[in-house]
Amino acid sequence: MEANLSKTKLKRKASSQRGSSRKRVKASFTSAESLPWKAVSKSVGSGLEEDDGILELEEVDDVEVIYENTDRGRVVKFNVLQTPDDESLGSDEEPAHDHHSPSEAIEGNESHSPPLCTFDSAALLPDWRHFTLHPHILQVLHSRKFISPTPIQSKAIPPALSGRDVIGVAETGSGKTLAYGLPIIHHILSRPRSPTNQRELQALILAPTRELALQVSDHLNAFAKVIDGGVKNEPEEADLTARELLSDKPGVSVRQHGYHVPLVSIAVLVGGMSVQRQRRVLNRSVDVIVATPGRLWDILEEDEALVNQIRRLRFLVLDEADRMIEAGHFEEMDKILRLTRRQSKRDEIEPESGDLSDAAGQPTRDSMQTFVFSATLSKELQRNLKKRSRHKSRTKGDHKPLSTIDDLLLRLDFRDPQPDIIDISPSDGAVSTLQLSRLECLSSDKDVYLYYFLLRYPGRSLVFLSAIDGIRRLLPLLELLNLKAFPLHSQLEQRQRLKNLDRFKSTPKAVLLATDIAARGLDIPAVDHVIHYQIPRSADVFVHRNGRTARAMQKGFSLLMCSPEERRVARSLLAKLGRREDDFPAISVEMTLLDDLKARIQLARQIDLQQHKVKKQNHERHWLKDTAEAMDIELDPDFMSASEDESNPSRRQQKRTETKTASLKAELRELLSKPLLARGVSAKYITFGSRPIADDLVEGNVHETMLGLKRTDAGDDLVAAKTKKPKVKKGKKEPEEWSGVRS
Ligand SMILES: Nc1ncnc2c1ncn2[C@@H]1O[C@H](COP(=O)(O)OP(=O)(O)OP(=O)(O)O)[C@@H](O)[C@H]1O
Repeated sequence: MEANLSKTKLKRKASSQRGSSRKRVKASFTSAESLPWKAVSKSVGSGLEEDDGILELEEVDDVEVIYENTDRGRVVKFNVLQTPDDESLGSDEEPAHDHHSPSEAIEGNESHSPPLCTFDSAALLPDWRHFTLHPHILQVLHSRKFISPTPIQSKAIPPALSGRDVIGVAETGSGKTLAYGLPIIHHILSRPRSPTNQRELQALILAPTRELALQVSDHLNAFAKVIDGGVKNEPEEADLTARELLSDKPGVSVRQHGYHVPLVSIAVLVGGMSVQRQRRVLNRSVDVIVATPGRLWDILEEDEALVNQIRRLRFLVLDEADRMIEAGHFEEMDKILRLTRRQSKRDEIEPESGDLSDAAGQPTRDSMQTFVFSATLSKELQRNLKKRSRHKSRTKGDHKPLSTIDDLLLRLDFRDPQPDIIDISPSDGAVSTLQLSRLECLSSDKDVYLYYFLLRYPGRSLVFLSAIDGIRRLLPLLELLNLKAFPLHSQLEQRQRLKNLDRFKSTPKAVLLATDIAARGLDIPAVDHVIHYQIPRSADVFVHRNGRTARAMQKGFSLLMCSPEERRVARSLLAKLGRREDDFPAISVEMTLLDDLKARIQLARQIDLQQHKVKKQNHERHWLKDTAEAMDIELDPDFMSASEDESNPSRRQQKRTETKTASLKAELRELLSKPLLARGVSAKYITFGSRPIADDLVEGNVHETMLGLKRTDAGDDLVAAKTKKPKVKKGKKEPEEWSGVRS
């Protein structure tokens, strides 16, 4: 504690030295302990008067902290500088040192240095020490307990730091964001800062969906802010996080608590947020833009200055590159990528209009690094990308309209003749900590089986459906059945989408009903189960959907629900993944419970139908009234009172519907309050307290919603798959494979 406090003090004093770079070095030390510390009295009112574990407080002034790269790795040195008193003794000599860290020395100028710290990376983060990352990054890694780099980070960071282009393919949840993000942050922290303090755009990160873009910026923002000490300033708009940008009064709460000017300023440009606000953020200048192509192009069309900045980018990143096409961003992507290409006589793709040089006649930067990352990028495409970067001669096909991700990526202008391709993705796309499984049932029974699964294995479950209609149908059913369910699809407003994601993230036993908008990149902590309510339309989508669970070496479970009609598609999916049916063991189901569950589902459906009717009737009445008001027409008072009149047939009908709904709800409540009893369990045991239920209840062994069944993980209830189907003689009908739930 003592040392910590002392070092914080040292840090503050050291950073305050930045303005006095003309002081001379009086003495150098290799350990903070050897510095001339002075005891400080604990001032009254500081809250430190009582001896609550703090023995002594010390401080040291006029110390400069220097990092040096040596054979032994990065070492820290402490220079004690001349004090004003010393200086009064007279000396006009040049200082012995600048205030440059080794990384600054590389750039040869003053950098955006964060507050200097005594962070000992060799001791605290031995696995990161070979990366020569900026000390501030190491400090954040340590504070986040990212003790070791993930395999993709180990492989991608060194070439990225050394200026290479990188194509990184690694399984979902393996830390790809920081694999490309840390080299970018390192570069920005280490580069010279403009004398006017104006930031110059360094990196553009393109992501296919709004949620992913917001998440990437959140991830990187953790490394962009001063984490300890430092001067507090008014908030910079460019540093507001995505969520603050969305709030009604952005920044207000932040201002109240004081704020740090960010070391790296990151702006998010995505649809569904105010364009004006995003433009204002850009006007204040930023280091990094994270954007979806659609919104970025909208802004670029009216912002020549930004166009010029994009032409001089230092880093271009395509995250989840292969998804851009699916997300319908093809055209915008192509236009944006054109801006990042070099202008040269040999350049095979002409700009759509005009000259590629900017207003100042500055050419496109040749030093741009390109990073392309995804969990799924075919081997063939990787080979082609490499070939293409070597042979940039004009080919006939280049002017054809783009149609596939391959076309698009092949038009990237890698500056590196040999981009480093790092593919450490498992060949079948499966993450080692992920348990795959399947459940075969009739389409009409999927709701019951899903409900069974959610009750039997409570946890955070992400259910993928292929259409929004399915979500709209299932959501009220699950809500009526008292499950915490949230929807996520493209027809929800952006604000609502983020709110639902946040709710799902913060509720341990919740269900997110999502379309494939949520399949890629979303990093939701601790998703226990991914359920494919319908077969995904491609092997890649399957891999990415599954990637929402089993992240960062955590366990995860994936259930593929398959109806007879989907079987053919399922087979081809397995073939594409190079998997066999045995890799997908069936999940065993306690059949005796299904009838009870079906009764609940049917009641919930009836209630939903009735509620829908009431809503529709109300809507019609209000519509007529609102339309009449809007058109300044007076409705016949008799008509109005008739619609409220209890004897009016339509009003009576509505009353009947409401009464029926109330009674169905009461019935459902009654059903939901009854315990579900597994086979061989008698209800009397529960009330009479005899074995096995009572004892088990006491021991907490009985599943909370299904008595007689112990709580298990879904992965414990798998049965090996049937590998061979019985042969069926010609002319004979194939035996029924799915009998479904009895109605
Ligand atoms: N070195 C590390 N040590 C521990 N956790 C890490 C490390 N690097 C990243 N993480 C965490 O791992 C999780 C997954 O990271 P990230 O979202 O970057 O994965 P991804 O490979 O981009 O996944 P996807 O392909 O699904 O987009 C995040 O919560 C991140 O904070």
